[in-house]
Amino acid sequence: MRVNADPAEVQKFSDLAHRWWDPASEFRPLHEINPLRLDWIETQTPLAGKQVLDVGCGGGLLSEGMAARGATVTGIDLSEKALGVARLHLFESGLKIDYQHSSAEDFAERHAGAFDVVTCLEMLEHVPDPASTVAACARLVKPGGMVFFSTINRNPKAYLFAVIGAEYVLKLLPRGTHDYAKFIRPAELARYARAAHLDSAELIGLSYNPFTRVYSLGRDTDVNYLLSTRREA
Ligand SMILES: C[S@@+](CC[C@H](N)C(=O)[O-])C[C@H]1O[C@@H](n2cnc3c(N)ncnc32)[C@H](O)[C@@H]1O
Repeated sequence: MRVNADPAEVQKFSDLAHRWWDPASEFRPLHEINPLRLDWIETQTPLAGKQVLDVGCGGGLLSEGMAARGATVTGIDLSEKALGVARLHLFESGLKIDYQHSSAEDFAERHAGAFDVVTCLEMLEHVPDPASTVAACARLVKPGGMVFFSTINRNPKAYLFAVIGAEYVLKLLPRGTHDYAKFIRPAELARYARAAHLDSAELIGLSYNPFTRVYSLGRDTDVNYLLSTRREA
């Protein structure tokens, strides 16, 4: 089967993987948004006791956060290095997470309908065919279960903030982290979801204030945003 992945994108994360858990590293934005997105997910569905799949889990920030809240978590990614870092970090945290090297599409072949909740955060803008990833996430979740996505909007403001601002001015991320052409408008993501039998539940923006250096959730979906969806029962 054709793998829906861009090897150069996966390599970018492998090259930085050893710094994943350093909150002052290139992964600082993920560290800072993690509590916000975890709290938001739990406004939609409690995590304790749930079988959760984290697609594009990287070094395991979100996976560990969900496991700490009582979920049984499986994390998949195509970066062996990131998975290695994620597995090593379990010795530090004492949490139990099943990390596996797989694309969402391959995993869906073997685990269709196996999860109460699927998360796919900050990953869709790194794959060649995001609609295929969305469809795989929909296959992986149980009927009535929730799938969470987050990505970056595609418009001039998003280019200014997410590429020029974050990579060149504030240097929050390494240059080349994001490719504007791969950004996804909320309406496009909702369309991919609908085609995969996922009903959109809540769309929420994630904004960074460069003066206070604080991230917050709110109505502004112009740059970063999250979408919760529910699989048709
Ligand atoms: C920005 S990181 C996000 C990590 C995590 N989801 C989070 O939000 O904390 C993107 C991750 O997606 C992974 N990735 C990229 N393309 C992938 C693919 N086709 N299948 C699985 N993982 C992929 C990368 O290796 C990287 O770990």
